[in-house]
Amino acid sequence: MKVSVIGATGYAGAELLRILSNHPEVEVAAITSESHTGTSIADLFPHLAGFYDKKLTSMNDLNQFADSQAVFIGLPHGHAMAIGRPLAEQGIKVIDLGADYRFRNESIYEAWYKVEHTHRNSGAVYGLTELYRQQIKAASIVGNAGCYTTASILALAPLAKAHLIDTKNIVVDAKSGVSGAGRGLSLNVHMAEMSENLKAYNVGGHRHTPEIEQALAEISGQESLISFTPHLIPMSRGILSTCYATLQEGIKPEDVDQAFYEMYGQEFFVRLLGRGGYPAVKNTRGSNFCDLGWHIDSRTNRVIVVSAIDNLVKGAAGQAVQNLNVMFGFDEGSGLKQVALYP
Ligand SMILES: NC(=O)C1=CN([C@@H]2O[C@H](COP(=O)(O)OP(=O)(O)OC[C@H]3O[C@@H](n4cnc5c(N)ncnc54)[C@H](OP(=O)(O)O)[C@@H]3O)[C@@H](O)[C@H]2O)C=CC1
Ligand SMILES: CC(=O)N[C@@H](CCC(=O)OP(=O)(O)O)C(=O)O
Repeated sequence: MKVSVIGATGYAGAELLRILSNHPEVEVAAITSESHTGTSIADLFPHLAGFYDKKLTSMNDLNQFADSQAVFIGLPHGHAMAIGRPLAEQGIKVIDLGADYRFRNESIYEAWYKVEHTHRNSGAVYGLTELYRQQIKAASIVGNAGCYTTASILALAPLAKAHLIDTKNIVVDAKSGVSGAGRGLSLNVHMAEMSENLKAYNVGGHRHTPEIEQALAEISGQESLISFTPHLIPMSRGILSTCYATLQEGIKPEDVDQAFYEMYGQEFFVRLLGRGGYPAVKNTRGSNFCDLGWHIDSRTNRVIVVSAIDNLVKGAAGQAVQNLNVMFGFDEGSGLKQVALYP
């Protein structure tokens, strides 16, 4: 089956190419870039040499996608809708790695992203595989879940679903490697700014807040309100998300354990380190795994869940391929069953 990658020169696009090089069912057709059209992808990304000798093309030539059954879009938010619509109208399945298709209510997207939504009522399905698998099977457009959001929603979903926590009083403290900010240059990610540093940003207003709230509200059937604080940490990949929630009256530690094992006991890509477990980003680096460990603080009656993923794999390109596998009926782990890079 042929697939194409729009925005192949970004970190997420290049990671898709790395993963797809190992996918037994997929051949990569077009790969696009607007600023490097005509350049060989292996010249831009030497780590892909020997696997791809393709030249980058402009995404504006829609004919080049005609023989692709699916197209991945790895563009900054606000740019996927204009190309997503004509692709979907041609019957091509779309998996957008950005935020344009993540919200059921486009007005929430517009309020948080300050961008007009030009492809309303597209029928897009939220692409967090473990929670939306049945809908993803039948989807024409998937709005792949975000990176911080994947780590945080997977951590909190079992508790929300089993009604063990107050969904209006959740705190998420998350740290990301700098590849989460994309390949573009910015002062924030300069070596001298970032080395031996750790800093919070967008406190009280990060755009992943409504995405986490949307998923938790859908899963619990109750309103969800979270305080989400992201941090930049000097590593290239990885997210560690520490999530705090207040337990409802009378909930026992065993109830919490049961909620996690019920939801993820059969999931290959969610590894349960159990009560007292300590996930670490090094154990997920380069892999599609999300590792979860939970702790009960009986003094405060809080449950604290720690979650680790690789932002570029389970948080972006890996989950996008997992969703492709679900949409096309391939083994869900096709192309994805790599052990993490350790140490
Ligand atoms: N990095 C991460 O950890 C994650 C990223 N994502 C999402 O994936 C998407 C891509 O992110 P990432 O790869 O990090 O970003 P990068 O900044 O690394 O890459 C952006 C890509 O978009 C292209 N691009 C940039 N501006 C435009 C434009 N105005 N018109 C058309 N193409 C443009 C660039 O291509 P060129 O300049 O060559 O034309 C490049 O291929 C984003 O929506 C991001 O939110 C999701 C989860 C995690
Ligand atoms: C470290 C960093 O800057 N991270 C990005 C989020 C990563 C990303 O690209 O966002 P999506 O997952 O929504 O696509 C940010 O804070 O905006």
